[in-house]
Amino acid sequence: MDPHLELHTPIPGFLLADQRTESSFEEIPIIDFADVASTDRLKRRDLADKIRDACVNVGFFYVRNHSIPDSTISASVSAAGDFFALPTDSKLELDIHKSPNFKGYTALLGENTNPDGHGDLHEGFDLGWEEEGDGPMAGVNVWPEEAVLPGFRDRVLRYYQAAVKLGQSLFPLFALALDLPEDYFDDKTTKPAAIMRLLHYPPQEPALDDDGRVIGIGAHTDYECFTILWQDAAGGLQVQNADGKWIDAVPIPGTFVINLGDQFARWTNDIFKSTMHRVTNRSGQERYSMPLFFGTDYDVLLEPLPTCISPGQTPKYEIVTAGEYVQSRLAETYAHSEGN
Ligand SMILES: O=C(O)CCC(=O)C(=O)O
Ligand SMILES: [Fe+2]
Repeated sequence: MDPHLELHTPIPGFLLADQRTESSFEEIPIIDFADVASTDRLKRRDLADKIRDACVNVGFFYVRNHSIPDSTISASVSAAGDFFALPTDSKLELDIHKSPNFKGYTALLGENTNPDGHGDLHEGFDLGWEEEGDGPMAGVNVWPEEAVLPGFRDRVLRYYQAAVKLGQSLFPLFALALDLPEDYFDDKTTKPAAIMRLLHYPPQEPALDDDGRVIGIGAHTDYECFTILWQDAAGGLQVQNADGKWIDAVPIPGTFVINLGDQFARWTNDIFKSTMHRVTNRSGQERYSMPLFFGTDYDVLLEPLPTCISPGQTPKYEIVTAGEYVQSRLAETYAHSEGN
């Protein structure tokens, strides 16, 4: 067998950690996904190596040649535009605070992602997998009346389903990148938590200062395993490198931005980076984005993966389930505005 294809020995925590360079990134890598479904294992291995490099050193990468048609994306973006153009009262009928499971509308300044901030200058609409159940985050979505926004639900759900499929195709690559069997995450992602947001950032004019008190979305890390983000051409997303410098994640047409979240950082004992990021919309135009936060099944324990910890090494984080972790982070995020 080609040694390149072999899995590493069972204690490769050191090996994975060795992949890290001490240099701080200045650029976000672009990875071509043309080979994502290739039957040639060498090609997938090559793709996984690039992903590993991005995950260990940056925590962010762009995906080019993904499989989601432009028409599916633009239909969802225009649905988002239609929704945010509704009168505030109609949007507030779907207020996220009325929802037991964090679904629906968040008004401008209704969130404060960075506790040091003074509210986020974006409004949002949250949805998730439409399935009945009794898990901690189960429940149906809330939607505007079909007569008010014809086709909204269909357009948004079509994009959501396509993005979930892209997310599912990533887990085998993350497994390879972590020196685990490709199917390692299969039984941990049978009902993956996948929360999507439509986001609208009005332009900040005049440009607010750089102290980050009121910006589009305050500096934060994401909660889940990874995020698949579509952003429009307005720009304004920035990613913090290890020296504390903010690097622009400039919009690149035809790509998605993928970034790792805290579940993966916990699961890999910080070998995969959950990188701080923020948005300030100084473009003078409306900005729209659609992040989809991809987690594992809610009952999965976030204990260090076998290749990410050496015998005797203490995990950096308290071990909780993925569901408990995400729910506590969501509760913190919305607590400040509850009852408003
Ligand atoms: O709008 C963006 O580009 C990023 C949004 C984001 O970071 C988030 O919702 O967690
Ligand atoms: Fe984020």
